Amino acid sequence: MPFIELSNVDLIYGTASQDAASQTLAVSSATLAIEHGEFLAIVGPSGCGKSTLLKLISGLVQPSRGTVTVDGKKVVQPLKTVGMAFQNATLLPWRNIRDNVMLPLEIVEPYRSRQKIDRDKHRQAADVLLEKVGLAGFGDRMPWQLSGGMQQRAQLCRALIHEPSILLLDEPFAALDTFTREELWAVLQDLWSFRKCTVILVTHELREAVYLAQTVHVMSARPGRILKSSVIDIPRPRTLESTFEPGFVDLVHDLRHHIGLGKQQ
Ligand SMILES: Nc1ncnc2c1ncn2[C@@H]1O[C@H](COP(=O)(O)OP(=O)(O)OP(=O)(O)O)[C@@H](O)[C@H]1O
Repeated sequence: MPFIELSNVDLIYGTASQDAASQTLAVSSATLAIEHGEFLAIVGPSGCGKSTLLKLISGLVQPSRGTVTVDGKKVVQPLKTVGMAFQNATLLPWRNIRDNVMLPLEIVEPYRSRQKIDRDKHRQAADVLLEKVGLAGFGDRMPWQLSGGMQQRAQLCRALIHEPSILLLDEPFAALDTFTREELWAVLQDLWSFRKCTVILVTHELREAVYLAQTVHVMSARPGRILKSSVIDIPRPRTLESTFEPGFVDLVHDLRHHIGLGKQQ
């Protein structure tokens, strides 16, 4: 049985009491099977329902039709086993980087009840992650003392500190310049091979999707359906050099072609 499964999922925003014109069918008949530890990317035109798919998997919204299951259980409320990172790092400006990373441990059980007893252990776990993303020695700095790329690295640590089984990434690098963004692809690839959680990445950057994912799913224009799923069999670890190889470029072109087809439908 897949770890995460979406079966014929529709999501309509707006309440049933509203007239049809005020409702939005964001996702239509989405069917997806995701294995434990898989890294997948979701691409598609703007507004096609990519973020909505993440909200459905995390339990932030419930399907209007069909079912979402995680680890064999139907998702009926927000899951605690999820870590999330978005386009803006949203670090708390009054906390240093280490304390920002440790924030989920103050909220999510069983860490929350043990935070006083395990304080040193939690600090150590935060420092291990910070080192992993190239921020060793920056734990005591304040967010404003770090560049945008460094803040995004810290955000990835915060998303992983409570050892979630699912990491949801919604355009996490979109606000960064190309060079910083490409550096962070390598950081994320390393983090994934270190933690082996299931990662779902929403991105507009097709090179990013092909560099990072094992499978890339293309969604159609709204209402979003899964149009095509491409297995990316480029060997790992992938490097920036891989992105210039003909096989890589062909995969990117093929994805772009299918997004174009999806827009026309
Ligand atoms: N809370 C909401 N209430 C009503 N409509 C919404 C809500 N959230 C999203 N939508 C609509 O649902 C559709 C899908 O939105 P979603 O954010 O999932 O798309 P997306 O593919 O992630 O977009 P983008 O690529 O631009 O970030 C859009 O038409 C959007 O306007």
